[in-house]
Amino acid sequence: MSTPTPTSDSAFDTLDDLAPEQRVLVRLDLNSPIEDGEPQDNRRFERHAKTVRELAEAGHRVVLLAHQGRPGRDDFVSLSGHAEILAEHVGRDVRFVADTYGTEALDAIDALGAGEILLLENTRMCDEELPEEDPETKAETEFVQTLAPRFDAYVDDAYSAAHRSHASLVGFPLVLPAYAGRVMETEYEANTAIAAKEFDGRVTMVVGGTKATDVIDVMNNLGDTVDDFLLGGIAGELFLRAAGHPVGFDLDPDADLYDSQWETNHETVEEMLAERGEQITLATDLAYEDEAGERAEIDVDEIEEKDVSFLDIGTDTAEGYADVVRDSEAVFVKGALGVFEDERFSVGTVTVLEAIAETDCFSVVGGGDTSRAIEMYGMDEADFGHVSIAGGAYIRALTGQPLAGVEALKRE
Ligand SMILES: Nc1ncnc2c1ncn2[C@@H]1O[C@H](COP(=O)(O)OP(=O)(O)O)[C@@H](O)[C@H]1O
Ligand SMILES: O=C(OP(=O)(O)O)[C@H](O)COP(=O)(O)O
Repeated sequence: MSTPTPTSDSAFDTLDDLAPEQRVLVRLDLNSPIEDGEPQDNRRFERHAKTVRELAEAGHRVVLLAHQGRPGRDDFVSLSGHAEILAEHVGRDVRFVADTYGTEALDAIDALGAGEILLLENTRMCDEELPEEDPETKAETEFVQTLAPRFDAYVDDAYSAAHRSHASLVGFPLVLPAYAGRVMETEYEANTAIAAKEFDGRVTMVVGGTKATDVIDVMNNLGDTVDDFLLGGIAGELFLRAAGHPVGFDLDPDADLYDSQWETNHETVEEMLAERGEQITLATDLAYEDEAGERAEIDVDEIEEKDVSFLDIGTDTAEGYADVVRDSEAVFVKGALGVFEDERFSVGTVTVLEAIAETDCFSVVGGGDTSRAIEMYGMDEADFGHVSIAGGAYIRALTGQPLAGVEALKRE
């Protein structure tokens, strides 16, 4: 395992460039799963806590902005619970005010002492936050114009929300000196490494999960960089279907996992297999649940009827993929190889992740769901180069699209 580290010629000004004793406005991404109205602890808290602690320990006045959910959805809640979880990770008090830029918020900001931390209310409760608009328009909003004069500096740590051109992400860098937080730096370096770094040895990309269009876009963008794409999940089955196997169909008429994705993507998938099939490795065996409720496996060549749902790659395929990983200089993961949440169907995902963990390679594991498998199956995050906390932003990075929040932050 080799760890991607921020380079000294960073694209951004960083916390190393920040003057002492500043009043800093810091954008985090604490967007979390919500259960019974309460945020659930996850990697985002732990990661951002390091940036927040560093700023507080240096004696800055630290005011935090973050969002949760989307208006109209059940996960659109106040950030009061987030402040408590964050405080545990930072090891310091995190005050909370249920206001973002009204009088209560401004009074709380003004009352803050050196080294103290305050979290403001969910930015998406402000009307001006959400519509996707250009940075100049966002910089002129009352939200940005009211808060900015209270601060000396803006720190953006929210890489995983940087694909959104929202006021708290793209407005402040135009009106305040702007710096990348530690999470922003590390995520940016790791997630652009596949395009930016030169690798002498084999570069492998493990792709799976449920979203075939994302997988196809990633494979098309990285076709000249990656030597081997190892496929699994729903996306892998659609490739097997294009190769003529009777898999990758919705068997339950109410399910919508395969057929609509097939309609949208099958011509592209067929072309990819015809034009660069040698780069693409498909499963040679698959796993399903038998009548006794046990995991059963079958060779892909022996599947004659479309009468079972496959939930994982088979053990032989998993071991073959692990061998490729062990022979790689760099491995990137996007999407799970099976329904790993059910232990019976975790073999593919876990075998490949364990191979990455034990191999001395540059590795990035991304996607909110896939990276959850690391703690679920007792693997040590430190054995991976980088475990991304970004979902949509990671995909955009892998498909070569710029991120509005990152562009706004880059040095002129
Ligand atoms: N054969 C399969 N059938 C149904 N779901 C699958 C299958 N293989 C993988 N998955 C599911 O894919 C999910 C991960 O997919 P995705 O959202 O694309 O990735 P990520 O969240 O890592 O970006 C996992 O929760 C897993 O259960
Ligand atoms: O969690 C997030 O994105 P992700 O689910 O793609 O990782 C970000 O906080 C962005 O949230 P949004 O997709 O509601 O704009």
